[in-house]
Amino acid sequence: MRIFLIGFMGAGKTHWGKQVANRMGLPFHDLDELIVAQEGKSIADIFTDNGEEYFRLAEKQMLEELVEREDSMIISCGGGTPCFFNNIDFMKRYGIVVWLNTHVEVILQRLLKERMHRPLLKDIKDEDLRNHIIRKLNERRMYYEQADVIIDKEDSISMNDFIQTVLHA
Ligand SMILES: Nc1ncnc2c1ncn2[C@@H]1O[C@H](COP(=O)(O)OP(=O)(O)OP(=O)(O)O)[C@@H](O)[C@H]1O
Ligand SMILES: O=C(O)C1=C[C@@H](O)[C@@H](O)[C@H](O)C1
Ligand SMILES: [Mg+2]
Repeated sequence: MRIFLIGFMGAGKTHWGKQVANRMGLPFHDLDELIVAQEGKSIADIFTDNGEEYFRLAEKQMLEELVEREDSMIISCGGGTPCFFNNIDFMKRYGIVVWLNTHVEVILQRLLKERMHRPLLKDIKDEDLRNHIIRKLNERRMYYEQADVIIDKEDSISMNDFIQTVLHA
């Protein structure tokens, strides 16, 4: 079983992916972490040195490589993964896609604390961040909504409920 976690930056994809994989005894992969390891530099540096297009291509290739390599795993995607190329269709074809539909205010509080390594946010002022998240989320919603499973309120759901919701998809 392949489970793909998608959602906005700060939605909790990496946080949940690691824990759910551990509990279910499945291998865990984080697309952002794999790209950082492959390129030998941070996401922020990849964006600066090579540009976003390069990153999106690396992201798509890494996704395809993983799927070819393993048929049972949890993959935490980057925030933009389902929104480029045919990635969302690809993931739905090869596994269960789960959207962490985390509330904007929860995302905002998390991103205010740690957004420097997220290149798409580094130039946004604190006071503009809420509106920026709302705008970007609205642009991306059409991709996220195609998920097989939607988890609302990930900040208050238990691990068991999370896993049961995914398994009953
Ligand atoms: N359910 C949760 N409870 C408490 N803290 C959380 C929860 N989910 C995420 N966090 C914290 O919020 C921050 C952002 O979460 P995380 O890194 O998992 O987001 P992400 O969806 O992987 O974002 P990105 O798309 O930028 O990789 C982290 O510091 C993480 O520890
Ligand atoms: O939402 C996005 O487009 C991104 C989210 C992060 O996970 C990284 O993949 C990168 O910072 C881009
Ligand atoms: Mg992440």
